[in-house]
Amino acid sequence: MVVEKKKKRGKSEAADPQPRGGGSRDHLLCDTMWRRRVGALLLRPRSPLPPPSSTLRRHLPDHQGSDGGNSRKPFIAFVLGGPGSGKGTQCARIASDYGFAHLSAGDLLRNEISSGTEKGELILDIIKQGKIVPSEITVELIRKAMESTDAKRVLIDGFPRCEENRIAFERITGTEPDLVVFFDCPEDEMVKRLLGRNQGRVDDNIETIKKRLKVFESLNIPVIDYYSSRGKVHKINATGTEQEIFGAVRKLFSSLRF
Ligand SMILES: Nc1ncnc2c1ncn2[C@@H]1O[C@H](COP(=O)(O)OP(=O)(O)O)[C@@H](O)[C@H]1O
Ligand SMILES: Nc1ccn([C@H]2C[C@H](O)[C@@H](COP(=O)(O)OP(=O)(O)O)O2)c(=O)n1
Ligand SMILES: [Mg+2]
Repeated sequence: MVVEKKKKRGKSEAADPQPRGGGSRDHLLCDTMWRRRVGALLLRPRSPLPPPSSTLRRHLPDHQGSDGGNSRKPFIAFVLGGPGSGKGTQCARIASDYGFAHLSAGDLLRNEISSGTEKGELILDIIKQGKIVPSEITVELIRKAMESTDAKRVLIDGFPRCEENRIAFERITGTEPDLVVFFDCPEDEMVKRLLGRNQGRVDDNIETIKKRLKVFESLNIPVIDYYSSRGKVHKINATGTEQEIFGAVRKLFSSLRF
């Protein structure tokens, strides 16, 4: 299924995950520019990737294992949608009804902020500006979270946010999602929900919300288009009550063979 692009989105912009242009489009930058700006932190020599641990080996594609199938990779669903589209709300319900582990990229990043490290300060600064955290940081957090769960079904909520996220995930974990769920919601509804979220988040203010919506259009839609072209995207209309939306979610998840 190919995801229809909204009329107002220019074709060339959607196809260009790394928009070119001057400083006025600074809010659209993905992690490449940030890596330059925070070089001291990110350019520390990285140790070569270790061989996959036995847990991570479960995530390698087509790995059958030698223990009667127990080491097979889990079923992975990426859950995407604009800010405020209801990803977190629906993921909580899916996790509880279908036995998925719920890994929220945003929550993992916010936990890192709470730890008060230098990396946490960098993440906070980026999130306040509505931008995307460098992929090395986010993928590493997700990889660790995946390693520490034994769940056979995993929801990865709010990731990948841009092509660099996607490519880094595939490179580091050696796997791809089995399914991509896209919660499709009009912007005015997302803004209304975010302004009413009331969770004390530093990015739930109108200035940051506007930037996040632009980042979503420019950097996240190309990821959805990529997975659409590979037949992995299931689009769900994210308007209506939580219960109505979960009705559509249930239809999808009940039809899956894990
Ligand atoms: N269908 C819905 N109708 C109205 N409000 C909703 C709906 N789904 C979620 N919300 C509320 O909207 C806000 C954003 O939802 P959330 O699940 O955090 O979205 P996301 O994770 O995509 O940003 C929350 O306050 C949530 O309670
Ligand atoms: N893959 C990700 C996920 C989130 N982030 C950052 C940037 C996002 O605006 C914030 C908040 O993400 P989160 O998924 O919690 O936000 P929403 O649920 O869409 O409102 O975290 C990121 O940089 N990379
Ligand atoms: Mg969320």
